[in-house]
Amino acid sequence: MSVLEVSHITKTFGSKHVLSDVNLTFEEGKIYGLLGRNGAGKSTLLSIMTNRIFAGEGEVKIDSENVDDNDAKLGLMYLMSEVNLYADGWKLKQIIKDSESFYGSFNHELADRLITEFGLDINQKFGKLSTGYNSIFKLILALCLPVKFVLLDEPVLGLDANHRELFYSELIQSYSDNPRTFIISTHLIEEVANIISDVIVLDQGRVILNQPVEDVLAKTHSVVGPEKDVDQYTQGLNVIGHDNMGSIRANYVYGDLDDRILPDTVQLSNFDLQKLFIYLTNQYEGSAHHEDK
Ligand SMILES: Nc1ncnc2c1ncn2[C@@H]1O[C@H](COP(=O)(O)OP(=O)(O)OP(=O)(O)O)[C@@H](O)[C@H]1O
Repeated sequence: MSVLEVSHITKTFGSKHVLSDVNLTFEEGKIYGLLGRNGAGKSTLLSIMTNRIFAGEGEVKIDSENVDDNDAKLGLMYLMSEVNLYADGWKLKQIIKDSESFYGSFNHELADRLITEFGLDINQKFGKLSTGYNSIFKLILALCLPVKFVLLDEPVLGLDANHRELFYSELIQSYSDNPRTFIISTHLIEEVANIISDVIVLDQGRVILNQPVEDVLAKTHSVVGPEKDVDQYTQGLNVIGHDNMGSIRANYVYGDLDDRILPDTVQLSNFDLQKLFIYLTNQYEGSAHHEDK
């Protein structure tokens, strides 16, 4: 079992602190959702992990070996992102051939099926692809290369709803045929909520959440009822947000509930990952970023 470890990664661009002491461990056979608001540092982190840019401090290791300039280890990862690694004039077939020779093999059977399902014209040149098909082509590479760690940075960028659904179902199929590690950075939380096993939230360059989705959801509690009863019940709990609907109040709690008694007037249920994300990352809205403090 391979393990990808990110230790004490710090990155600044000029005087701007983009990543601050990021520590993460990615285990083989899991699907991680990497979430964060615009500018949180997700793409920077994925680029550092794959040696496309360098960290100011810290290191990235696979199975205890540093990946810097280490082709054997870098060949275990593929990062699909908005950044195009291929020249506009290159033919898609040639890119597949070159990628196959760098990574050692390529699942042509799966690629042929995906090319047909997505309706990709494989005889095109890379630069002629539409935004959606540019993503689709890179996703096909990501799914068909023999890597242990598949890093997807906004994988469905430009894909229509039909193609997004097709991609998610192919991702699950590919994962079940060949379990490996996926790290998916996306803003479409609801679309990946049922796919990911673990959730990581980056906020202003810091990891503020890193847990199995199941454990996270079990700690979400929506407490709904008359305002006074709800406020009384949630007193001392970690209330991260609220809604008012007339005289009815909903307090959103993240954390364990103790054995306090629930009044008959108050209802308890869980809430979803997207809501949790919004409340956890809203807290600094309008306030200065860490680097400005
Ligand atoms: N090459 C660069 N030079 C200067 N600043 C940069 C550079 N790359 C990224 N940044 C800054 O680093 C911060 C984090 O950017 P990054 O692209 O990693 O965020 P992100 O979480 O992927 O955002 P989004 O969801 O909007 O794509 C942003 O403030 C961005 O402007």
